Amino acid sequence: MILTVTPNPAVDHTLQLESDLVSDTVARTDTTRLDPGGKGINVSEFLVELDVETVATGFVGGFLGQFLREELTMREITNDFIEISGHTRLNTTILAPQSEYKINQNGPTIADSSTNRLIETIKRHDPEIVVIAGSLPSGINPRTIDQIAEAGTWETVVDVAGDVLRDLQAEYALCKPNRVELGAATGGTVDSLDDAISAARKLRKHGFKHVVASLGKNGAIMATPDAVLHIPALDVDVIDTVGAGDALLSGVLTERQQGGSSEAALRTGVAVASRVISVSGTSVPPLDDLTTTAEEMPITAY
Ligand SMILES: O=P(O)(O)OC[C@@]1(O)O[C@H](CO)[C@@H](O)[C@@H]1O
Repeated sequence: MILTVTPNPAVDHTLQLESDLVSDTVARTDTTRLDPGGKGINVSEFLVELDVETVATGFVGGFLGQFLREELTMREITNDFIEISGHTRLNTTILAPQSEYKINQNGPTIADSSTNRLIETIKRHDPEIVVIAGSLPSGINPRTIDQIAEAGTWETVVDVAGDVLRDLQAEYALCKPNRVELGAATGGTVDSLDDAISAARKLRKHGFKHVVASLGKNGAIMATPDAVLHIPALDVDVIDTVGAGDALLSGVLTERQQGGSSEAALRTGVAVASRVISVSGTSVPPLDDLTTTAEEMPITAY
């Protein structure tokens, strides 16, 4: 079973506008949606659609926390959150014809006692893989992530900010930075595929057995103990990119869980991400009949 930890969950509010935002002018819309969000929670939602057993946990509080729990339960996503006294945040995405805006709140502060309860909750579910994903709210730091990784025999996968990746010290099965995070984690900028490949190799040496990096229009790479695999992005109509990285990770984990090769994992990841960017917000599209053949998705090994 794959357990996801979202230290800083969110309710995602997505608003679609018919014209671009103009300052000092009221924008109006009827097209809005509210979804449970936060990177680990999205991974659990995609895993359920991919028929993989998962439990979502993390810290929630207040009326948005209540909404998040109820909505996940309604969507049949098994969840076991730690209730905190602060409030779960509301993150906003504005989709205008020419632009995509994303505003994320910082979120509540987490007490040490809640962190201890989180570790107890993870142990109780006895997962094979623990995925820790998203920003760290105040009270949670890289040492907390290391503590979770070292608290059991599970494999730990992280999708956290570049500076957090840099400070982690435990052993990790996989990390999933994006292009910017890859640069921040390795102390440089990543402008080209070559930069991304050497940064991913560096990160492997830092204690991440596999590195899966989403590179936007340049597709994705996966650094393994044997090679760095690159796959170009699929040609799809993009509605918005929110959740694309979570989708990539879900596809990769699904294939790994089923014993697939690294090539198959990367192909499934890119196929799931391509589906997700063609729907609005963090809604979950059907994930059957994914395009994953070698002809349609060529891989180059470096
Ligand atoms: O502020 P964080 O934790 O870095 O990211 C949170 C978030 O932007 O990530 C998800 C998309 O990946 C959204 O569901 C959510 O709003």
